[in-house]
Amino acid sequence: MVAIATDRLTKVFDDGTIAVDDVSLEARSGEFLVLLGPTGCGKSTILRLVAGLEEATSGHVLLDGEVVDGLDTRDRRIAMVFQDYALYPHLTVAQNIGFPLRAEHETPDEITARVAEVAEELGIADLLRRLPRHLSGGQRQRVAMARAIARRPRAFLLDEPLSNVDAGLRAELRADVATLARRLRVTTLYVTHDQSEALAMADRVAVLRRGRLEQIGPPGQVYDDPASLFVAAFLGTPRTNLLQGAVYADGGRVVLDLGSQVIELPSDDPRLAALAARHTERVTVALRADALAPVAADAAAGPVLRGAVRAIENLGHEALVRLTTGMLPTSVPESRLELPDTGQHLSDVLADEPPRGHPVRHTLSRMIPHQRQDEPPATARTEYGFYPVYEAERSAEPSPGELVVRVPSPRLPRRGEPMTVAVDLDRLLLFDRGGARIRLDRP
Ligand SMILES: Nc1ncnc2c1ncn2[C@@H]1O[C@H](COP(=O)(O)OP(=O)(O)OP(=O)(O)O)[C@@H](O)[C@H]1O
Repeated sequence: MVAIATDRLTKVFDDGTIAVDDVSLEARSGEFLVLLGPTGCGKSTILRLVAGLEEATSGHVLLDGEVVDGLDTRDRRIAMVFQDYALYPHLTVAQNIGFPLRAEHETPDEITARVAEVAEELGIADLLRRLPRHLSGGQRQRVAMARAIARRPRAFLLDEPLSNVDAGLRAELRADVATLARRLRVTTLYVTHDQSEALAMADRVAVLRRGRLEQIGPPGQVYDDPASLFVAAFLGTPRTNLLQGAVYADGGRVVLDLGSQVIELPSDDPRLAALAARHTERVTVALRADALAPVAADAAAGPVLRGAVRAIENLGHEALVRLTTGMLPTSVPESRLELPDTGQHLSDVLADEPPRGHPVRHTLSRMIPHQRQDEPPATARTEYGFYPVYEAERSAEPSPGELVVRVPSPRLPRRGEPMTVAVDLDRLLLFDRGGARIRLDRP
């Protein structure tokens, strides 16, 4: 299997849209790499560049370390599966799977044998005579995968292949797709805007925002150790609590001031000096729901936050409890996930004087962009780029400074009740005003 790499890959479309901006990443041989980001962040364009369906403005695509920029799509031997499967409706399953082989001029016997082999591998051998319209969504998905692997591709590119499947089946198919790719040990680039899907499937996740790579790492790492506020905000359900704060150091005491409440660091905390050096700095404090644990009002030894229960969402084994706290949500733009990411336009970069060393600025300063259009991106397929399932929640009144806490079901509080939560300081994340992570444990 091949390693797929991009080296400073950049794609600016003719209308000036910077779809991919200086992206260098690698999917190792046999790896399942998920490209994750909001709609319009450039995921599909990266796939199309890797497949050779689109020409890069600058930078390179490499297969096993070799630059393939000039290589024809067919000669790259990479299979792509798109979200609409694109099965031929008038052809049977067997004919659909065999179609790419016919184009390769294989003999009918060879085609029949390979179709049977692939169908067996995907558990669809009994469907070979059916037409696509007589298949379920999941079965169609498998046929599309079978067709993609029939040519023994060196790599798989999957573009939101599960987006047309209903939620229940999605979870099942997601496991199927990942298992299949791993069994075949095909290097796979898998595109999704669904963070839970990415975390569940990936060997590593590459998080993209506005055409740029924000972070790449194993799911546990991008979740627990986000490099930026955007990554912290984008990953995790329920959404990470993101609060406005400021650092205050007074004598030996260091506190994170959250407006109406404070988090004080213990006097023996190893991060004390590093945080004290940021006295009066404004920060975003990120606390995932699982970094907060309900405690008795007077029992906690460490720092606590207090609030009143505003809403309880019962999930069966546990509930998500929303507390009003009097604190303020962060105002840093990188934390806002509600709108589709409209991306960057070349005119924004070129108008940005004095030059700030933007990587595409130099490559592209000779191009004359058209005016930016204020229309939403043509590829935006959902009204919201993020968590479409949270629609109902978003339309509710915004509640400033709310904290979301997980509470085990047997101990559910009542609405309006006061609640105290202990803060796990090891899981508290800090970001600066630009949305970059503040790491207190490193110089
Ligand atoms: N042919 C094109 N001409 C101009 N702009 C384009 C073209 N194709 C894509 N774009 C723009 O490039 C940006 C990246 O698009 P891309 O389809 O790669 O995003 P994406 O992350 O895959 O989004 P989605 O999740 O909605 O598929 C978007 O702003 C999109 O509008």
